[in-house]
Amino acid sequence: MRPVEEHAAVVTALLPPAPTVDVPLAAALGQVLARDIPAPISLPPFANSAMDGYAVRAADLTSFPIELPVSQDIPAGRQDVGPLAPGTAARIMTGAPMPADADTIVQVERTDGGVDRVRIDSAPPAGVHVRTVGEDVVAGSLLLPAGSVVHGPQIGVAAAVGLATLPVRRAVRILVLSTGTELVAPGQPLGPGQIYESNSAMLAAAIREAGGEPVLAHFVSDDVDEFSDRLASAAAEVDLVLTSGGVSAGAYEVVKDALTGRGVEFAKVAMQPGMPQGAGHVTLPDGRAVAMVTLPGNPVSSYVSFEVFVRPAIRAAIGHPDPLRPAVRVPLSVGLESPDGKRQFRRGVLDTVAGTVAPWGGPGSHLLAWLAGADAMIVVPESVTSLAAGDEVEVWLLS
Ligand SMILES: Nc1nc2c(c(=O)[nH]1)N[C@H]1C(S)=C(S)[C@@H](COP(=O)(O)OP(=O)(O)OC[C@H]3O[C@@H](n4cnc5c(N)ncnc54)[C@H](O)[C@@H]3O)O[C@H]1N2
Ligand code: MOO
Repeated sequence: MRPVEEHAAVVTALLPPAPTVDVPLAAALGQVLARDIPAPISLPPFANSAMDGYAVRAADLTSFPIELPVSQDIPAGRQDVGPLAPGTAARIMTGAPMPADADTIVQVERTDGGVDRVRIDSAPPAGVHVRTVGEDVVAGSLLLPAGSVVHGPQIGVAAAVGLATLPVRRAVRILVLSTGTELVAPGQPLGPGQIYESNSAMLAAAIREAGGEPVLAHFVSDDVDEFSDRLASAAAEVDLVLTSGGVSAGAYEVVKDALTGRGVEFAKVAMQPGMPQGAGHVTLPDGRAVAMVTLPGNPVSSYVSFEVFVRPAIRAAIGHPDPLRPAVRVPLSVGLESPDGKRQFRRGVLDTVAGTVAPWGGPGSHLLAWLAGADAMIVVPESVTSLAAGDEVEVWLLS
């Protein structure tokens, strides 16, 4: 059987680094910055008041209380602010430009709030409520480094320096194509022997969460011609085709039957679930080669295979700083058994108070509801067949 790492390397090699695109700020959410972003302006761009109150010179506050004439009124956004005349105060609002020659902001609470004249009862030291130019960001300095993942604060600071777009790695586009004559779309009536198709919706969601862009082709029956036709028509403009089902050992293995000898290598990988896998480049009838990963159809096998092979490949292609799930080592709260010679990926639930993990449901690859209730993946090495409560295991954090 093929080792897990060997198949992972084959899948990762299918996705080259994604090209750089400039996208509007909102579309950059969750993407990875492709270049260093220097600051085009300083923040704050001009010295301004941090409080509603009065701008004065500290040197004019010779005793308290003191009354000064109000020589200017400066709301935020005022563009014609003149220097502060000696022996006067300027009424000023939060975010409004400091008048030249003023060095002190007296909050309105320390005054009588006068409009023409103001009585000042006390004052903070000079500079305390003044926001200086470049205190946050200096023009020309590194604002956001390449490789940063764009969340709300990164979008916020980009907007604050006036950027309307950001250069990010384009999301990897992945066509999701499920196979199975027994499949019915959710929302439709279910006949005898039929099941609802769940892999394409689940994989599309996982692709989006990983930073990719799913393209849904829904599903096709176990018919080689139908599968080949759908593949030829739907594979345009995608970076990868991801199929589920039709790759094991029986008859009617549509993916295996359609793609054997066309560039996809099918292998048994030493893992459970997720043993039957395939990956490679398929040449379409028009001569284009398209990268393909063929996942097994059992829903938990499909999802675990995605986690182990496809998610890291997507994140590596978009330059994500953390292609792998964060992992911890914690003791099991209950023991478990594992097949010899296969790396077992068991669904688990972490107890963050006790610092332990428990297997969640059995190892069966049809137990989708148990997967939905898990928040962790327990990784049991190939050589380990039995673990007891208290034994330490590697655990991937899924949420
Ligand atoms: N004789 C053998 N039989 C099987 C072997 C084997 O080595 N020898 N391997 C088993 C393992 S392990 C797996 S995993 C599965 C993989 O089978 P396929 O990839 O060919 O998948 P299917 O047969 O098409 O489906 C398996 C299972 O999953 C359900 N399914 C499929 N697609 C979907 C979907 N889109 N949404 C929901 N459920 C789906 C399908 O109905 C089957 O129950 O093979 C074992 N057999
Ligand atoms: O490998 Mo299969 O994935 O056991 O169910």
